[in-house]
Order: sequence, then structure tokens, then C-alpha cells
Amino acid sequence: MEKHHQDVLERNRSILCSDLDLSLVVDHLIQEEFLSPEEKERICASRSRSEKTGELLSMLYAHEDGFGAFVESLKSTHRHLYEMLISESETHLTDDTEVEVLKTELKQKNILLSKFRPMPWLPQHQMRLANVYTKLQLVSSVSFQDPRQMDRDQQLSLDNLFAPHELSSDPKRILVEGEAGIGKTTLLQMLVSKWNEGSCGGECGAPCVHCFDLLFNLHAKDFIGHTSIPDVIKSCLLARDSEISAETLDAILQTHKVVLVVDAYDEGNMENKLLYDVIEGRVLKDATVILSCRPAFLNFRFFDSIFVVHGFDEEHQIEYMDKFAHEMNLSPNSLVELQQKMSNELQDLCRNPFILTILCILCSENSQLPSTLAAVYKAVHEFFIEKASRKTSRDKDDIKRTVIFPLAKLSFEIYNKEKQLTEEDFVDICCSPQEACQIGYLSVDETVGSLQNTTRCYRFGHRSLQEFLATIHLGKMAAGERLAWLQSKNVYQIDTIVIFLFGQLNDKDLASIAAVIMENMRFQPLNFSKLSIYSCSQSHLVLHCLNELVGRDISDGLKSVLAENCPLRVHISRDCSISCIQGVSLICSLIKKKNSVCLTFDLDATKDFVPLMKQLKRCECISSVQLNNPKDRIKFNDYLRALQWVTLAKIGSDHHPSRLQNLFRAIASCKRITALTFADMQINDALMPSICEMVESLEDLRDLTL
Ligand SMILES: Nc1ncnc2c1ncn2[C@@H]1O[C@H](COP(=O)(O)OP(=O)(O)OP(=O)(O)O)[C@@H](O)[C@H]1O
Repeated sequence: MEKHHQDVLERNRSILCSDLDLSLVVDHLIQEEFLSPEEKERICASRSRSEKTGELLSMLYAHEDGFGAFVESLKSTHRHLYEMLISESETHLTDDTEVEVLKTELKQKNILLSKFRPMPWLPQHQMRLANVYTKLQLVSSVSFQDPRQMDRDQQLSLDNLFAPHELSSDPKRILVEGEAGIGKTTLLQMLVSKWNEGSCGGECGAPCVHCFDLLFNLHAKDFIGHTSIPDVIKSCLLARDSEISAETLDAILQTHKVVLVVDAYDEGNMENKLLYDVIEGRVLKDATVILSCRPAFLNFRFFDSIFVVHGFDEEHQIEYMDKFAHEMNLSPNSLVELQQKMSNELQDLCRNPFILTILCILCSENSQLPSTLAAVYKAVHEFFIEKASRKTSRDKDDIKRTVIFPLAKLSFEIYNKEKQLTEEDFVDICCSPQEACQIGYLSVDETVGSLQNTTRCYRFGHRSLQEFLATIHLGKMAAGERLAWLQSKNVYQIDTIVIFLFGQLNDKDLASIAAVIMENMRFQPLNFSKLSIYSCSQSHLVLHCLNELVGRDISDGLKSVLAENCPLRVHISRDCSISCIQGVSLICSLIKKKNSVCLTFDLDATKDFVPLMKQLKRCECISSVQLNNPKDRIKFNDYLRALQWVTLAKIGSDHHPSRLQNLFRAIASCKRITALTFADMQINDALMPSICEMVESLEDLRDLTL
């Protein structure tokens, strides 16, 4: 059967499942010798009505004229289905040439995306996306519910974004979420490039981007000010003199398999009614929409599939660095320091592709490598100023005064208004857009308006660079004004700025706002009770902020504000990074109240908590330690050795009964334990002697829960 006929049937699968009397149709098809009696038996053997219909459709797909025969079988018995299928297949035929014209126009526009600027502020460095694109780690919504699916997620890639799963057989609203610079835009860009290449010939295996007749690649801001999707497409994707009308687009959107790829909802979420309607399925409900966004902007309930981008794993960090060095013609030696730090103190930051790119550049320039988020951006910032000063022979302070500070003010104002930056915005400040572009923060975006009256628009090389500048402005603001601004915001929507503030402000300024910021942080992920895995990204903003202060000599005033507002229960999860661990260590050194902090560790084969556990020995504030998933026996023994100072312990599930004896023996070495709980463990009578042995050696044990 031809593909467009298959598409017509697939689009109408649900109505066919509900309205079709299979016995009437199948008998007719047997009479016409399209189906054999054995095939009829196979159909009847299927359990549900929809499985029976699915079986029939797949048999028809195998016949060259399966569509004609099927439609004919409906003519006298199911008139409404007959007319619906005929009319849809005819519409398709009349559209064919227009669809091809549209497809060509879209593909031509997309060709630009196959080129890639890894540092958007340095446009001279362009490379082919396919040469540097490196696999990103994705975690799916299915794993949020069931951690056993985690292993499956290791296989997740671009090709699985549209695949059906336990929670949705046909995902139509797909969310790709992730922090700043983690690779969302690049992932979507690669998806679009794949579609541009044409059919995959079934290589992708599952429903993939090649299944779509048309792909519309848009930015969330493109929808603002429009009332219909054809308008958006005409004004953002088609040439001004394109012959494709809005009416034709409308008809094509209704009758073809289309996907809308929409980037950066976080940048275009204000007054964007049309996009809200699309997300909620009030517009284009049958189309597939894949949308990228930073965390905390969207309600998950509108989405059939959710993917969280976790950046590069260790293997892919190295792969990216190699590809990048090759494309940039860098000598392998220039990246040696980065490679060493990558598996240690910079492990956390290198997960983020944008930061890794900056670190590669810094390293190749022989600069010292920083280790916190704010310090990295500060280094990038200094990197820009240094270069600009060398290029223009101007003093660095002069550049800061005349370009950076006015631009910081502007970036703060624009950040608040979420509007596009135009030439007009520069009229009242002493810095010109050309100077800002020269420094590296800005680049020209596009020219809008009529021929006589054009306005040039600009954009920041990366949103996080704009946030860094906005933070510089916040740092220069009067304390009261800064406080009022922070109070008006959701800290999770300005998380990068909040981290930058911790890294940038002096102790006095930070002490005056830290309580307000920390008060609004939650230390448990949203929907915690429904999640089986603890999510670090949703709950450890406080730890990332505190990590900015590690190694700094903090004043007593700031120490007491932090200590009063720190969480007293901290859960170190599988996806925690060094910055979380450093944050915990700072919390425990700040809190002086005895026995007030409870720590939970989700033990993981790839993480080593031993140094932290040893270090915490000196902290009297810890009241109890819980260890979950102690799967690796040797490592678990190391943990228990490092925790010999603990008095209250809880051991989580997942211990195989045959290994429990060893577990009890190892626990027996933690002599200071006064209370011990085993959660969800299968303990039988045969184990009683070893439990007694353990209890006997724990002389201080007062409380045992099995
Ligand atoms: N898969 C990848 N392969 C190679 N480089 C990547 C990849 N993903 C991201 N990068 C690098 O990281 C930079 C930032 O990525 P990107 O703009 O996609 O992040 P983002 O998640 O969209 O950020 P934001 O939310 O701030 O817009 C890119 O310019 C590129 O240099």
C-alpha cells in the first residue's frame, strides 16, 4: 500500500477501531480474495477490538491495492467511514505538489542548521554540526516513575524521542527539559538536520523524525503576536514572496503528518496565547509538538513524553573534546589539564556542553581553569574583556565602564521584559550595539520591518551570558531594590542568576538577600511522593549556591544567615555532582546545633562518597545517616568503615539475603551506633544468629528496627 494511504488509515485508526464491524468487512475481503480464511482466523484470535483492527490494517498494508479494496468493502456497510477515507485520500492527492514545494522551501531554510557555531559569540568558528555533535544523556518520564527503566534510558537518543511507551501509545506533546547550555537547542537542531536528510529507510527502528511529512522548526518567540499557525509559518519560515497561501498551509496541516519543533519556551513564555493553545492541544491537536524549555516553566501534565537532558556523560565529554580539538585544529597537549580535572573537580561543570566548550577554549589559551559555575563565567567574561582590550588597544577598565556596565543594565532590563533587543534600546546608553558585538556578548540576529523602515535586532551569544551580565547589574544595584526584585521572582526560574549571585556578591550584600533566596527554595523535588528516584536537579539549587562559597573566607554574619536557612535533611541522589557534595560539606560545617542534620545517600556504583563521609566525622550536627541501595558489597563496606562515627543509621532495601550476613558483620564495626533500622529487608529466622552477633558487638545499641 502507498505510504500516503497508510497515513490516512493511521490518522483515522481510533475511529476505525470504534466504528468498524470487522465481521462485515473481513467477509467481504475474503470474497474478493484479498484475505485468506487463515488470515481471518488470525484476526479473530486477537483479544481486543483495537488489536483486531490493527491486525487487519497490517495485513492490508502488505497488499499493493489494500487501500482500494478496504475502502470498497466499506462502501455499502460503513458509508460514513467510506466517505471520510475517500475524501482524505483525495485531499492528499490534490496537495501533493504543494506539499513538495513546501517541503523543499522548509528544507532549504534548514540547511543553515547543518552548520554549527560552538561559541556563538565567535562567529568565525563554524563547523559542521554532524562533525561535532556528541550524544547527550537523556532521562525519560518513564524512569521518573520506575527507576528500573534507568538502564533502558542509557540507550535513549534522538531516535527515541517519538517512540511510544508505557504511558502513551502515541506521544503528541513532547517536552525536552534541561538547564542552561545543556544542549537542548543543539539536540533539536540535530533532529531537524536528520529530517532534512530524508528517509532513514527504517534504520531508526522506532517511530522517528523521518516519519513526518513536514517539520516546522520554530522558536517559542515566533508565536508571539500571531493568532494562527499558518501565519507563524508564513512569517517565520517561508520567503516573503512564497506562493504558498495561509489557506493551503491550513489544509496541509490538517491532512499531513506534521511535527512542530519549538525551541526555548523559557524565552518566549510571556503573552504567548497561541503557543499555550498548541501545548494544551486546543490548536493542532493531531500534530506532534516537541518543545524545549529550561526547568520550572511548564506543567508536566500537558505532555505525553518528558525527556530531561543531562548533558554529556564522562565518555561523551572526552569524545566531544576530541572532536572539538580536531575541528579547531588544537594540539592535543593544550587540553591535558582539562582532561585531568574533568574526572575530578570539574566533573560537574564538564557535563554541561556549553561550559565544556568554554573550558576547552580557556585551556587552549593557557589560562587557569576555574571550578565553580560563577567562576567559569567570570573567566569567560574576563576572556572577552582581555580579547577586546587587545583588539582595540583600550584599557580594560575603560571597556568595563563604557561597554560592560551599560550592557549589563540593558541585559537586566531585557531579561525582565523578555523582549527582543533592538538598535533603539542602545539609544540612551553610551555603548553601541557594534561595540557589544565586538566584545562577544552580542550578535546580530535579524533585520525586521518594511524596506523603508528597518530595525536591526540583536541577541546574546547565549542566554546564560545574558544572565551573567544581568547579575553584574544586580550586584551594582541598591540593596533594597535588589531584594525587591528577588522577592518578585520564582527562584527556580532564575536559578542561574541565583547561583551567579552567590559567586559574585560580597558577604555583606549576600547576607542581606541569602535568607530571602533560601526561604523560597524547596529541598524536596515536586511530586516527591510519586517519584521513586530522588531528583537532584529539582532540589539541590541550594547546594549549587553554597558550592560557590567553598574555599572562600566567609564572614560570621553571612555564616549565621546561611546556617539558619540551610536544609536539615539532605538527600544525595544518583545524579548528584561534586558541587552538591561540596555544598553538603559546607552545610555540615556551618550548622553548629548538635544532632540536627539527617543525611540520606542513594549509593551508586559510579559515585564515591567515602571522602565526604570521612570528612563529616568532625561535624557534630549530624544526627543520622541513611544508606539506600547498598548493592556493591565491597564499596558498602568502605562506606561503613568511613561512617564508624555514626550513631543513628538506616539501611535501605535491595540487599540479597545471601549477602546479609556480610552486611551485619560490616555494620558490627560501626561501634558508636545507638539506633539501627533496616528498611524493607527480607530477614528470616536463619539470619538470627548473625543478627545477635552484630547486636552483641554494638555495645551502645539501644534501638533496633528490623
Ligand atoms: N550534543 C552536542 N554536541 C556538541 N556540542 C554541543 C551539544 N550540545 C550542546 N553543545 C554545545 O553547547 C552549547 C550550548 O548548547 P545549547 O545552546 O544547545 O544549550 P541549551 O540547553 O539550548 O541552552 P539554553 O537553555 O541556555 O538556551 C552549544 O553552542 C554547543 O557549543
